[in-house]
Amino acid sequence: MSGEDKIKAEGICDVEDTVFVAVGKNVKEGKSVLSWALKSFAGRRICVLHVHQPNHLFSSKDGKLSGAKLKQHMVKACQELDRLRLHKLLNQYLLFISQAGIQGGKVWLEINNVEKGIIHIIEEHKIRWLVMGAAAETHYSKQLSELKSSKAKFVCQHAPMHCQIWFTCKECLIHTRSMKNSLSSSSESLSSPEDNGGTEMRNHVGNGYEDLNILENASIPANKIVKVEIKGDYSTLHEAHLHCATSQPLLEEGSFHGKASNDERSRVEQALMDAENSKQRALEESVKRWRAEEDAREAISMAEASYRLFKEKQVQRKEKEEIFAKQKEEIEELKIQHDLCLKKLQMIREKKPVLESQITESSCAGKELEEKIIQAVELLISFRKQRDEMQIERDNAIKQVNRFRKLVQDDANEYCIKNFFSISFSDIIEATQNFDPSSKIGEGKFGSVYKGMIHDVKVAIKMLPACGSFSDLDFQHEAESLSRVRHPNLVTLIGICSESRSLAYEFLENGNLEDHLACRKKSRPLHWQHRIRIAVEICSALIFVHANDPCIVHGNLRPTNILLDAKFVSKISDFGVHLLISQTEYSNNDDPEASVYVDPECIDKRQLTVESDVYSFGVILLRLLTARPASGIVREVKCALESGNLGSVLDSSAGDWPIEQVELLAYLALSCCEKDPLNRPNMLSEVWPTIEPMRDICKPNSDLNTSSQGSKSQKRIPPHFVCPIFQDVMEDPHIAADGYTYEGDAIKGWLYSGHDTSPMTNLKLDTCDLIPNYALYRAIQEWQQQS
Ligand SMILES: Nc1ncnc2c1ncn2[C@@H]1O[C@H](COP(=O)(O)OP(=O)(O)OP(=O)(O)O)[C@@H](O)[C@H]1O
Repeated sequence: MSGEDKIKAEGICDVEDTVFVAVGKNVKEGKSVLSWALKSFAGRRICVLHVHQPNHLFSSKDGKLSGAKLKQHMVKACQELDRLRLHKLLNQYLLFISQAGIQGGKVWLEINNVEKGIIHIIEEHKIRWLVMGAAAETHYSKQLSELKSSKAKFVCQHAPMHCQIWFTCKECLIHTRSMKNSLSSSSESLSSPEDNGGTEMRNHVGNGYEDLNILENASIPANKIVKVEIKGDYSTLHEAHLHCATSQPLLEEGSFHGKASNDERSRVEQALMDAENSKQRALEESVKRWRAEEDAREAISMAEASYRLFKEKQVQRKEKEEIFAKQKEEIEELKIQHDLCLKKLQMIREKKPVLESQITESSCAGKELEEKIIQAVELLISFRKQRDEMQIERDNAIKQVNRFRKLVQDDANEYCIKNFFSISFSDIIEATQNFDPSSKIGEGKFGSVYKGMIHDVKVAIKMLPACGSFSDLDFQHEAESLSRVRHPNLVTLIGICSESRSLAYEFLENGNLEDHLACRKKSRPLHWQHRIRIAVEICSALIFVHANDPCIVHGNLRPTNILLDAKFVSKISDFGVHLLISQTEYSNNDDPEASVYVDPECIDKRQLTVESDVYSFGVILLRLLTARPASGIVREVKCALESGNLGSVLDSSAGDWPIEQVELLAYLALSCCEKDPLNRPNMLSEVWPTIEPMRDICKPNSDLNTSSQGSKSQKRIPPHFVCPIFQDVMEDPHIAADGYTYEGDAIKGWLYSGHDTSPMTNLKLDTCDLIPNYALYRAIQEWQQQS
């Protein structure tokens, strides 16, 4: 249905008879135009024409909306606002119309711009009469004589020719655009009283419009009721309708001519009254709506404010949530720390009673110790008297012993020099029971060895070859020189018989090393500690003879020449024997077993050197470690070391070897057995520093068959090594102000328990200071190492 049909169908007006008044948003200006139209076309149907431009303030393009829901909400709010604004605008006009009196109006809403919208409406509804403003508000003046508004100019130019338009300003007609063609036989231009077409208008009235009295001061019928209704889906805004219509069919045009009868008059009056009432209600309704609009606007602004507040709150909430999350993390951390602290506290609490009891025990022990110290000191003082007495007795006894010793020594020396060192052959015969085989203890390459007693001294008598190039005097002289070479690890030559070329040596109870390594003659295998100690002792003796002036090279060092005394202390025998026999005799003896120990270089060059003894020492060392036959021993040990399996060649009967030291000894032994003498180590500078520290691990212990422990315990402790309080050898000697040296702990305990007197003299100490006695400490250390 077209707009015109709609108008007609709704019975509002006939387009051809209706004067349309175009009003804008500016109510003041609109009222001015409307007022002119009402005045100029009083009695004619007036239709308010408002082309509405929806407000797009809140469109999504302005970027103020976000989120689908919010957008939807805001678009709705926008539309509602728009609707309310339009409503308000129209209400203002309707109020004005109702006050002024008007028959009806219709509004078309277009989303186009206003100018085009007006043209469009004129065209669509074939509007013939249109009144509109001629000036924008800025140009608004009574002197206006031409169209100022761009809107008016546009409409004036583009409006269809069948439409006559009056342009007004401040209720004055500024310009009239006459219709240029006649649409129908009845279409004539309608002139306002103010324009030139006024006559034409009157004529027009006379030609069928005589019921329209266009009077300057036309009174507004009081019984006109205006009803306002908004129809359609406003959101589309393409052609929504605001419908203003009379509550009843408009007053017939003839009602103003006074032709009606009395009944009719009364009906008209009644109708007018009804209309008046309706108008009143409409007014009230308008006021209500106005208030509602105000409320709605307020609500919208409140909604907007609320929305802004909501956004702010949202941001604040987010910030608070972040702060809260941080605080939560901090609390969690604090909680963990708190738990840890609690655990620690718990542990400390659990330990507390134990510590307390320990403290109590310690203090008790301290008190006990103090008491013991006091008792010891008291005891000491009482013993001191006894000691002093006994010391006097001891000194007297020592003096006597020394006197006797001197006497004995003098006798012995005299005897040795005169009688013993030079042994008679008869003594030799007697000692050996005339060389009885039962007295024979061994057979060397130079002769037999017998055991026997000469002047109650147990000796081993070695019989050298009787024939020789040496004279008796030379022999005696050489032997005397050898007898002066004394070392704890050399067998002492104590006498000779020049006549029989016999040498009398100190007798060693445990025979030779070879027998022990081979476990011959019921001998038991030696423990590894003994073996290492023997190696150290041999090394020591060799260094000693090599350092002798003149240097003595043994030249025949082998296990049969290493003898063991009753305490298994090893001693080298036969040193310097080659000096007592001729070179021919010495070199003639080719013992294949002995040759394994002989330096190959020495065999080649027939010359004895210090390095020859080094070589022999190397082979002996290998024998001590392995107890294997000397022949091929160097190769075997070398292979074992190379394959990392030294344990396979070690003598397991020696106990659990300390593998680290043994490996060191094996390498040392092999280096001693180097073919080139220059590659062999020096005994003093290389062998001794390696081997000597091992003496510590060879200290005798309970499982060893040795009497050395007994000897140590029996050894007299120097009295000044003993603490006067603890009565034991001091480990940390300190000198007190009384000049006495005490064990550090003992004297400290004495002083800390409140004493300020000397435990020895009982006199007051000048000071409680203690000075470490380093000299005594070193002396005690040395003494302990020797024992
Ligand atoms: N002072 C001694 N005390 C105890 N036994 C001894 C003593 N001297 C020698 N013997 C014993 O006599 C054995 C023979 O000694 P001797 O020195 O004559 O020959 P050897 O050492 O076996 O060989 P070599 O003739 O090459 O030295 C020794 O192996 C040892 O058992």
